[in-house]
Amino acid sequence: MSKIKFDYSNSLTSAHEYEYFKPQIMAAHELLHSGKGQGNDYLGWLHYPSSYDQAEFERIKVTAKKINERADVLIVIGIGGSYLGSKTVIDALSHSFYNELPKEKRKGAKIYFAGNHISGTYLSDLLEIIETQEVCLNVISKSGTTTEPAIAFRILKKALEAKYGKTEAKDRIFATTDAEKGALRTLANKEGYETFVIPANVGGRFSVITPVGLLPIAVAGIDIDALMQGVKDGETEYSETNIDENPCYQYALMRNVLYNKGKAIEVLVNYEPSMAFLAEWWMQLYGESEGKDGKGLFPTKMNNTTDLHSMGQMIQDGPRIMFETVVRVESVEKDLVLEMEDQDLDGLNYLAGKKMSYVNENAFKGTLEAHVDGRVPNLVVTIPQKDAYHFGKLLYFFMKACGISGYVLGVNPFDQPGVEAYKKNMFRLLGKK
Ligand SMILES: O=P(O)(O)OC[C@H]1O[C@H](O)[C@H](O)[C@@H](O)[C@@H]1O
Repeated sequence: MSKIKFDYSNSLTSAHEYEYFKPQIMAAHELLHSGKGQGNDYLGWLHYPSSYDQAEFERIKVTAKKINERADVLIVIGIGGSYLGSKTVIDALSHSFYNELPKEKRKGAKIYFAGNHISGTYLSDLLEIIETQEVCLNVISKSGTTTEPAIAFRILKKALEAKYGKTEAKDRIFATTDAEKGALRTLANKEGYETFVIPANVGGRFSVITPVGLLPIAVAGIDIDALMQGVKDGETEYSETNIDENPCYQYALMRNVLYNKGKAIEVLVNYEPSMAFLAEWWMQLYGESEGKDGKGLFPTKMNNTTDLHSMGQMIQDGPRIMFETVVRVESVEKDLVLEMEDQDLDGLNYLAGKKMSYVNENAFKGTLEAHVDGRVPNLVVTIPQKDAYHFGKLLYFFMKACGISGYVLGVNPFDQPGVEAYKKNMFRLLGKK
């Protein structure tokens, strides 16, 4: 199995800046691994890959099979960390039109997401879509009290009970929540739903490698054994204390070098539409972990080459406050060759015989060169191929780098007190007692 590579040769930084941050990375490593840093009650993710409940993991696979026998559609209800990770992996590793494929070509049930906003239109449309299909629900909430998934679950549960009756509906609902606490745990116990556990010491944004992510991912027919092997190898590889040998720590280091040079924005860039949602997961991971005490890089994204035709101008010539981190896939799984045409009206004959991946690769190279010429530092994370193993490793790469980077920044990377502010106001306006 090959490794994830990190290239900072276009970071527009000097060797002494890299060297300067090495002791700080090591101090962060000590804090994280000794469990003595801030937020240390949320470090369950760190050694989760080598310590997770094997029996529960096996039950996830059995349940995924059960869901696929019973249902055409699995609706995953959750917000933030309770859906971003599974959607990221399913988008990245499935057919681009997975839900549209006929049943025999799909690896599992169609996957729809709900409860990640408060739109009555979306939920009404979803109810219409599933009317004639067999459905299961996976309701996911660590706290069990989050408004968005709670509203969606209330409505979808009622629809399921109306369709199947209370007894059968119960066998179609799967709850992923805290082992003991919270409204969802109470409800699941009362109704007799099959449940999976989000460990109390794993925060939502680090929970993709727990049943939170694994059950929906397994239902979509993705090999969760391979995924967890990648995560586990990431746990080992990214504990390397020689920073020159640890791409994960190098990424954490370069983010801090660039932040300290005055960069305010990090743009996560991809060149494959299936990788677009990775940025959404990554934005929660870094945004909630680092945006504190008036500090932190603002995480945002570019889906290329699409966004080069909208935001490209801003990156090339706008304020020099950003840097880019490109996530590159070395070998693509499917490709097409451009053919020669008699009349070269679109002027593309010079590319005859060339693959689309070749064109895309050169778009990446040309963009990187242009942006670096425009004084936008570029970091490049390369995964050899887009499969469950390497994706698992990539998830752990970003999680570990986040913990390290947050400690170097001097914040508690594992809490999110600021998220409560809007909720308080919303509840006051809604008249919640
Ligand atoms: O899983 P839940 O408890 O429903 O939480 C879902 C999400 O909402 C919260 O407001 C937090 O900011 C997130 O970190 C969390 O992932």
